[in-house]
Amino acid sequence: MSTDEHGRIRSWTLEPSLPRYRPPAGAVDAHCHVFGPMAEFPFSPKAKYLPQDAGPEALFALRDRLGFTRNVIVQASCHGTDNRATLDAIATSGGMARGVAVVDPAISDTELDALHAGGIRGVRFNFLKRLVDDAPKDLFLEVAHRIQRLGWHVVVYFEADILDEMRALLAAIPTPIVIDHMGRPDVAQGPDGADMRAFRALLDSRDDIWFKVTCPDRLDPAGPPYADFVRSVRPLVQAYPDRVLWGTDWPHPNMEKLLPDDGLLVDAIPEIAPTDTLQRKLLIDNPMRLYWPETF
Ligand SMILES: O=C(O)/C=C(\CC(=O)C(=O)O)C(=O)O
Repeated sequence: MSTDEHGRIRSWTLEPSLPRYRPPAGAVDAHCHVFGPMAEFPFSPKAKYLPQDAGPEALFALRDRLGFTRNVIVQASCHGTDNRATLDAIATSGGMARGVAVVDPAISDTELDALHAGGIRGVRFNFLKRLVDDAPKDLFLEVAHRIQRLGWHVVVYFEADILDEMRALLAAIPTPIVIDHMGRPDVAQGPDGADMRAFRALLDSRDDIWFKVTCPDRLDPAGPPYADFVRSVRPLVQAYPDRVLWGTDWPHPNMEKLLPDDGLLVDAIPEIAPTDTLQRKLLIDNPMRLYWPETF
């Protein structure tokens, strides 16, 4: 546990190991965040955690250390609907980062256009009660309709126990959908367990639902080498190779008790995507199609 004298938590390791696995040139870390810096970009009064600063400089240093080229920066709940920290990080990336915003449903079209100009390509709907006070499905659906004209997608974060409740909304969203951390299945159940079967049924319900094979650290309490995560997730990568994304989840919000080693997270990639072709899809082709479509 690392908490400073102001009660601000650090959830990332300062010295991640150098991964043994080297990603292919051009690889994208498609799920990461920035925190602050707080003096410039204060946290939301509704934030459920108060992290130490984890700004773009540290994020891009990690990117280089791990052998990645690009980042997709997802607005974290501690910044609420104020996307300035995310936009600032994208602006300092030299074109090597894009982002996913969290917006107030009352946002104007002009503000949405400004987010697009700043590199945002999606909105995130967060359904975790420990992170947000409310998640109004009807208003979210309106937002989903309004972002369609921009070519964006919707990123959805929920846990496996509410997947059934989510089905109607997910079926109604008119844009592509990306599910964070596979909807947090219990990977100890294995690849044929109830959670994975339910998630596959969701993926089979639409061919434009993408998913992130992220957060072995959150989903597999046994820790590295994340054996349950690997045996449960590898068949999913093999079955849906064209709509799967990978990311570090740095700076690992709320993981202050068990700081993940980012080098070991990278080393799990060839375990879940065992061939060069799968790794190329996971780390380059898929995220580029979603976040840098103009390069195709
Ligand atoms: O990094 C994540 O995706 C997971 C988070 C934090 C989060 O999503 C947020 O703050 O918005 C979590 O489970 O605490």
